[in-house]
Amino acid sequence: MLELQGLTVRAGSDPLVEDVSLDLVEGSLTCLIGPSGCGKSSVIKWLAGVLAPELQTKGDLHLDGQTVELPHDAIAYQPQQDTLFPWLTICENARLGLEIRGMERRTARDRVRRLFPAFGLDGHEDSFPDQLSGGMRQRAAFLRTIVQDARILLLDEPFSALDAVTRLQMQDWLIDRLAERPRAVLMVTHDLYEATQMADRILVMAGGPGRIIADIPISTPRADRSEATLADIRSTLKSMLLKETP
Ligand SMILES: Nc1ncnc2c1ncn2[C@@H]1O[C@H](COP(=O)(O)OP(=O)(O)OP(=O)(O)O)[C@@H](O)[C@H]1O
Repeated sequence: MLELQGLTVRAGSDPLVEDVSLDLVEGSLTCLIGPSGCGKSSVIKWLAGVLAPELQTKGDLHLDGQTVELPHDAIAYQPQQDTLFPWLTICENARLGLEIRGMERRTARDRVRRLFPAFGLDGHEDSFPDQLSGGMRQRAAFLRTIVQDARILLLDEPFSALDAVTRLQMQDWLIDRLAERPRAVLMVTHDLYEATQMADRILVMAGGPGRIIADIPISTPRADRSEATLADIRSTLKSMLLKETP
C-alpha cells in the first residue's frame, strides 16, 4: 500500500537518517523502535510532510504504486504531544482538521460528534482539554486523527504521557478501533512490551545515522500473546537495543 524507498535526511553535512526503506500494509500495525535520537520521529515526520524545512531529504514514496507528494490526504499524523488547542472545545479541536480541508462546519461537527461515544468521550463535546483526564485527552487526540478517515496513520509515541494502567487500556482500545476499519499504522514507541503486544511487525532502528537494522514479524495472534510466547522476541529486541544505545 505505502512504500518508502531510500529515505535520507541530512542537516547540512550531518547525516541523520540513511537509506531507510519500509512498506506499510492495510490492516497491519508496524512499530518502529530504536534508541533515543536515532531518527524515528524524523522518518515519521517526513512521511507526514512536516519535517523541518531546513533539513535536506531524499526518498521515494509510492501509494498503491503511484508516486505521491507530501503531505497527502491518505496519511494522518499524530505527534508526540496531544497538541489539542487549550482554547478550543474537544469538538472544535476534533473538527478543525476537517474544516481546514474545506469541509462545511456543520458537516464536520456532525461527523465528529458521531464518534464521541466510541471514543469514550460522550458528553464531553463542549469540554476544554484541561477539563479532561490524560487518557481522555489522548482519546480526543485520536478522535481528531481518526476522523480524517485517512488510510494510513502515523502515531509518534501515542501513549508516552499516560500512566501505566491508562496506557494498557488505551492500547487495547486502539486495537479495537483499528479492527473496526483496517488501516495501515506506523507507530513509534520506546516500550518493548507495547511493541510486542500490539505490532504485527517491528522495525528496529539504530542511530549514527539512523537506519533500519531488523524487520521482525510477529505472527502470534494478539489474543494468544503472553509473557511466555513473547519472551524470546523481547529478549532479542532488548539485546539489539542495548547494543545500539550509546
Ligand atoms: N531540525 C533539526 N536540525 C538538526 N538536527 C535535527 C533536527 N531535528 C532532529 N535533529 C536531530 O536528528 C536526530 C534524530 O532525531 P529524531 O527526533 O528523529 O530521533 P528519535 O529517534 O525520534 O528520538 P526520540 O526517541 O528521543 O524521540 C537527533 O540527533 C536530532 O538531534
